[in-house]
Amino acid sequence: MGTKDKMPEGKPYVYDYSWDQWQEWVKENGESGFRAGQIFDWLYVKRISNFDEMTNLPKTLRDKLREQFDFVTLHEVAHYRSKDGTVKFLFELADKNAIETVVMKHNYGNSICVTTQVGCRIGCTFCASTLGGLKRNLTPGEIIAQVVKAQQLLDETGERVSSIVIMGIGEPFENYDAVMTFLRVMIHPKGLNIGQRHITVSTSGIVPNIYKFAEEETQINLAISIHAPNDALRSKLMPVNRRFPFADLIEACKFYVGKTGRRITFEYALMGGVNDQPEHAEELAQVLQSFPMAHVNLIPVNFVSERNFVRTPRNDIFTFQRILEKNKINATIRREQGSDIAAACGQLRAKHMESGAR
Ligand SMILES: C[S@@+](CC[C@H](N)C(=O)[O-])C[C@H]1O[C@@H](n2cnc3c(N)ncnc32)[C@H](O)[C@@H]1O
Ligand code: SF4
Repeated sequence: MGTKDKMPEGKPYVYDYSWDQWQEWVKENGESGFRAGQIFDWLYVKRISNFDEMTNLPKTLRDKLREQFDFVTLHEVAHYRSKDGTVKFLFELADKNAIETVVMKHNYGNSICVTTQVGCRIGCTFCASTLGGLKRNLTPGEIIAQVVKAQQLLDETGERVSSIVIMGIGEPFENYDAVMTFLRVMIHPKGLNIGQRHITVSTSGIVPNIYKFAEEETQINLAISIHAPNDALRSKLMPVNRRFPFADLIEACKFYVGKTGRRITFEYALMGGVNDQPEHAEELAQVLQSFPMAHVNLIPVNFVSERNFVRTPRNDIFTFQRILEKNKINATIRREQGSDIAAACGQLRAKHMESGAR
């Protein structure tokens, strides 16, 4: 099952398996089918953290589980709480690699931003997540554990994780199978049962997997980190554009919209004097004319000390937005959350690595 090989060592995690994989596992191990449902219930409804708590399973079955699986240990190195209620966690995995998870409070509920890889190999010039390159993919269980952990913390106050964004460290479409297993568990009625329309996966534009995702028949939202209105500028900001050129990306997006009937969110981080001029807005509006339902999310670039991009002045952000709207492109300016706790993705891990950690 394609994920064991990515484990630092030995056993898979209990969260690595989807509903279907648990059904198979109980069959292969000579157990009745309903045991799979009981295991899922302990993991995702009762959210226990060791095998002994699975009290309605026979001891022989618990021993079998213990022999073959581990629980994910997310060791909390630090957490930072922002004035607006955002909490950013720095977790250490079993192999000491560090990842970030963010829980944001909105008036409609709690949203969680998850990490999918230890680092990233895409190399976007404005992003802190890619500074040390890619160490390894996360397993599905390591992604799931971030949500379960957040939900365990929210359980204390009777709250729920109501939405998920895959916008933490890493490129989800470069760890596609693990991300799909993660998503299947999140939306499963007997799993965490999170509404599909409340989940967003964001990609820098791994074109073949945009086509693949379009065929998955889910209601999960897709966001594309576009950040430039043309091929030349995008290649400067995002080296992935040389692998999958702008025109191919736009083609893939059109296919996705045609196939799914769903709208795409285009993320556009505004970098002072780089991609934030009125002519960039006009050009972007032209490119997006063929997406009648397109939505542009304008993000004031987060400061990253290793990068020298500066923020677009407030008035220029509004001008950019007005130009898009004049061209009938729906555009919002992203509310900044947790900016006082270095919420820009990858910054905490980057600082942690500077101190000699992984
Ligand atoms: C960290 S990425 C993870 C998901 C995926 N790799 C991607 O690029 O879409 C999530 C979003 O954060 C944006 N981002 C990265 N660095 C940023 C920065 N310094 N300021 C603002 N947004 C940033 C990315 O472009 C992307 O839209
Ligand atoms: S923006 Fe996304 S794809 Fe680009 S380096 Fe950061 S995490 Fe990787």
